[in-house]
Amino acid sequence: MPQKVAVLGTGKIGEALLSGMIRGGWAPSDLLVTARRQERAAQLRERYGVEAVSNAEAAKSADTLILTVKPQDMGALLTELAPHVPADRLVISGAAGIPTAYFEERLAAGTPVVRVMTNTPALVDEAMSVISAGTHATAGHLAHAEEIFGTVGKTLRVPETQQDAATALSGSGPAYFFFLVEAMTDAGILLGLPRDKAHDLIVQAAIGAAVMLRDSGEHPVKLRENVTSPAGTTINAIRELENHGVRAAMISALEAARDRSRELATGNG
Ligand SMILES: NC(=O)C1=CN([C@@H]2O[C@H](COP(=O)(O)OP(=O)(O)OC[C@H]3O[C@@H](n4cnc5c(N)ncnc54)[C@H](O)[C@@H]3O)[C@@H](O)[C@H]2O)C=CC1
Ligand SMILES: O=C(O)[C@@H]1CCC=N1
Repeated sequence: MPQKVAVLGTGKIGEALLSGMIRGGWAPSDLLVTARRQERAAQLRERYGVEAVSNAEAAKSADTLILTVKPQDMGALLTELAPHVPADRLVISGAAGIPTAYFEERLAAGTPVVRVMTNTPALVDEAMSVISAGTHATAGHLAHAEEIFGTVGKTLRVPETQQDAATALSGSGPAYFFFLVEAMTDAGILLGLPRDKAHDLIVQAAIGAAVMLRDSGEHPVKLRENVTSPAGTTINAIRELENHGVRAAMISALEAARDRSRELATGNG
């Protein structure tokens, strides 16, 4: 019999995963969703042909529960779920910060828990989903999580001690690139380009650079040096980036994101 998978708290990440699983060949009849609002449940039913049920029903009838609520909502969800989750269910958390121990303490003894930090490129099947096992999760549970998250992009296993760092780099990572594109588009406006053209130029530069980073086999320093001609334009821009401490700012920014992930560990916000 096929495994039934339920997505609990189907917001942006939950829906991205749900749609990826269906694109990846999961039958909607093997999937369940839960949502806080009735209108949202109806929307998900209509869009994906999946059944929307209560959290308690999902816990009873699905083999795998994927919890995609905000970290601050996880405590309340677990209080609601705990009496209904048999210890043979696989519980996958998609929440930032919250350790597997948090779930293990609140669910039946021995419940396998897997922690996953994905990112929004799941919407275009280019996610990176970083996966760690809790105390009772087996190789089979990790493989099942990889099968699910593999429908929306790449997966990487790390020890749970690296999850807060992975959240800072990868979970939040797309936002930094969007922020850079926004800033570079503004620069284009300053230089007199129409916004739509500036946008297209920067987005294509980003795509080209991303494909080179992935496929060329070259170190990023070498790729940057190849663009940087003696007495040319690029080195003048690089000097300004260094003068403004952009490298140090990136390091501090990611450290702040890592620290926030650690703070979220309590689920109290
Ligand atoms: N947005 C992002 O880029 C990423 C988010 N995450 C994590 O994914 C999780 C979800 O984030 P988003 O999808 O952005 O948030 P979201 O707010 O879009 O989705 C969360 C959903 O959970 C629902 N919900 C809350 N409590 C519920 C309950 N008791 N029963 C049923 N539904 C309930 C909310 O109504 C909402 O629709 C968070 O824990 C976040 O840390 C992970 C990676 C990236
Ligand atoms: O900002 C956040 O807390 C979530 C987790 C990673 C990306 N977005």
